[in-house]
Amino acid sequence: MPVPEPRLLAWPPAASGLDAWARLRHLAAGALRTGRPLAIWREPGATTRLLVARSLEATYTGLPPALDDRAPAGFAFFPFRDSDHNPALFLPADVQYDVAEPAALSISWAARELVPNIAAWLALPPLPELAWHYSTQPAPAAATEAQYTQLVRTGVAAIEARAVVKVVSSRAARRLLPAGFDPLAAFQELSQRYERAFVSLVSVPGVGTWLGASPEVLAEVTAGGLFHTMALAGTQPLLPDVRPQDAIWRQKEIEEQALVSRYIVNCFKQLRLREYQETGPRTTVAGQLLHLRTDFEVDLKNVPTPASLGTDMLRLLHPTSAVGGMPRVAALEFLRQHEGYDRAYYSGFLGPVNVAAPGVARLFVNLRCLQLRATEAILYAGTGLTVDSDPAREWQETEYKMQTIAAILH
Ligand SMILES: C=C(O[C@@H]1C=C(C(=O)O)C=C[C@H]1O)C(=O)O
Repeated sequence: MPVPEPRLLAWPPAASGLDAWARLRHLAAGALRTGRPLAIWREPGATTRLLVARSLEATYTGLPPALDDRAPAGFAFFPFRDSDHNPALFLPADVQYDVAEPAALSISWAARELVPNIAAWLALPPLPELAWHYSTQPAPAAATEAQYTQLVRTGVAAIEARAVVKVVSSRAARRLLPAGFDPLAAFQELSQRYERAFVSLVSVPGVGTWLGASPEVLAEVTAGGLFHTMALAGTQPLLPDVRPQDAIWRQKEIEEQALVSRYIVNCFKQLRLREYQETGPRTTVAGQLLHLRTDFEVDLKNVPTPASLGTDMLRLLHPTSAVGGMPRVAALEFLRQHEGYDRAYYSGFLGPVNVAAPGVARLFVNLRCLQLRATEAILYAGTGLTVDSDPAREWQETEYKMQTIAAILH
């Protein structure tokens, strides 16, 4: 059955003096005040969009999203591990707004009964403060350098004992929020600082508010009928006098990244897919860091089941060995036993599905992110371990990674 067209809702006269960003703020305020989930994001090379879900209940899916042109339109917000504490969410695209087209809002058929309600919040005077949703879970334990060193040593020992080939250990850190911190202004600053990142701000009642600038595509289906994913791993700081293409990589990083590529190729093999294009590894810039990256592209015209490839790949890929490890099950079990905190939505994935157009999806790994609490931010970062890992370097690498997002806490 065809999905009925969304309807357009004009802004009330009270909003006529608001510019495109003030309208976005006004919409966010209304969604937050009425207890609704929202997502604001800026894809690389695109404009900022906002989506509001009609209700919290409508966002609980329990499943990874389907990536095909007939699947519902919305924003996926998926945890590292699906659990009662960190449920898999999909925010249906009930109210949509694009700062590049500030004249109108688009309201989905499923939310048509809300139109009078939405029209009423739009007519209210703009609020100075936004009431962001906070998680009801306790804040995660923040590892000290000594504790993280121990985790890295345990990881290296597990690799030496051949329990795992690679494992990506991570940690959380807590920072007090600066006075007057404004997540929407921080979102705008991130968008300006990191043009090539996927910048996002997601707020869901009970689940919390997450802000991030991710460099890593998990699964993408383009308007031109291509499936794309990438193997991103290996990290070094971007130095002022070195061009990225001149960066030198140690064997440790080359191997670490090759394992992620191999993991992706194995996913293709499981789907009996042989025709794909592999480009790289090449050095890529992410904020103040360099990574090694290989891109994989599949032309959906050459695939026997093009409609399900994106969905099938997504289910095989997450969590990739760039955030979990290899073999997957053993690495995840290692992390469950030793990591000592709840990653929640860090190293999960997020992004729009069928929002720009039917059949177009862009999902990113939730990295370089923070979770917002009433008075503090929780930062997250991880590092891929191999036999050659040195705890002090791995700690330093998590510091660098956290700096990408910590840069806006001023
Ligand atoms: C785990 C993170 O990053 C991942 C791990 C990397 C590495 O081990 O070098 C590099 C890029 C990401 O795939 C993170 O940013 O927290």
